[in-house]
Amino acid sequence: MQLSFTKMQGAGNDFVVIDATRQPFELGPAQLRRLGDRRFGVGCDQVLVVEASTEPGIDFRYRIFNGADGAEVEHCGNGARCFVRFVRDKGLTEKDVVRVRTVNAVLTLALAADGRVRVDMGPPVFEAARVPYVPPALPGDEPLLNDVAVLSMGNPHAVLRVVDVDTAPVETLGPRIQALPAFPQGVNVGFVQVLDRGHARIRVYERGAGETLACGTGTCAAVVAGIRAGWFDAAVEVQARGGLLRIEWDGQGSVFMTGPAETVFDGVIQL
Ligand SMILES: N[C@@H](CCC[C@H](N)C(=O)O)C(=O)O
Repeated sequence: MQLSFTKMQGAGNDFVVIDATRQPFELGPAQLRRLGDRRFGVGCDQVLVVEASTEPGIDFRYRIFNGADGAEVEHCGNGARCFVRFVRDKGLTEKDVVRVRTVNAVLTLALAADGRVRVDMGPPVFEAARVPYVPPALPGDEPLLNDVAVLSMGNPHAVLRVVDVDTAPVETLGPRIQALPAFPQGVNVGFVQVLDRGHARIRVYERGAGETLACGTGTCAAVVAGIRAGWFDAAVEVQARGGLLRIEWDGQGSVFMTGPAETVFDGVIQL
């Protein structure tokens, strides 16, 4: 089959975006992995699918698949920013603010005049069963989880504070934490370096993708964990390797994320 797509990126987290309002979406895991493959396909961290919605008050349905394993996941923050840029640029809506349904939430995405996008990422979830997370029976039973904050931003996250993200063992500790039985659906592992109460640096080893240049939900999770731990004020600028994200959280409701979203190119691939 011939598939039209758009390659996009948000802070260096890159996507293949498929308009399934104009062509049926019928790709299986092998085809999704091929799209994600940087040598044999297009190459991306995630595949994003834009579907029409008939639900009142919901403009589109937003589906996300990890590029390395083809698995469908619940949330992608950088992808959410690219989503609204895509539906505007392709003429699928004239709205500056769209509401989209993911597999487990409704998100509000707002395009700003400067081209950046502000996303209402929804509230964080700390209840272990809803992450899902099975904590060690006794503190210290699993040394890898000492000093790790666990929460959900719609998808599961583990957050560690490090002295310097450049020397943090992201490539070795990330996959080890990710594979722990404590995370029955896997986990995204964030390494955050606190610079001051309003600034941080981050690297994230993502579930189903490995280390990416930025992870929107991972950055939100790190800031939420840091606010709860007393490291940060309510608004934090976080430098990822691929770009800068601003995260705001008042300690109770939704987390808000602002950052860039850009189109790289349009293409067609034979699958
Ligand atoms: N890059 C994303 C997160 C994508 C999903 C994640 N790998 C998972 O499996 O939960 C972001 O910007 O949030």
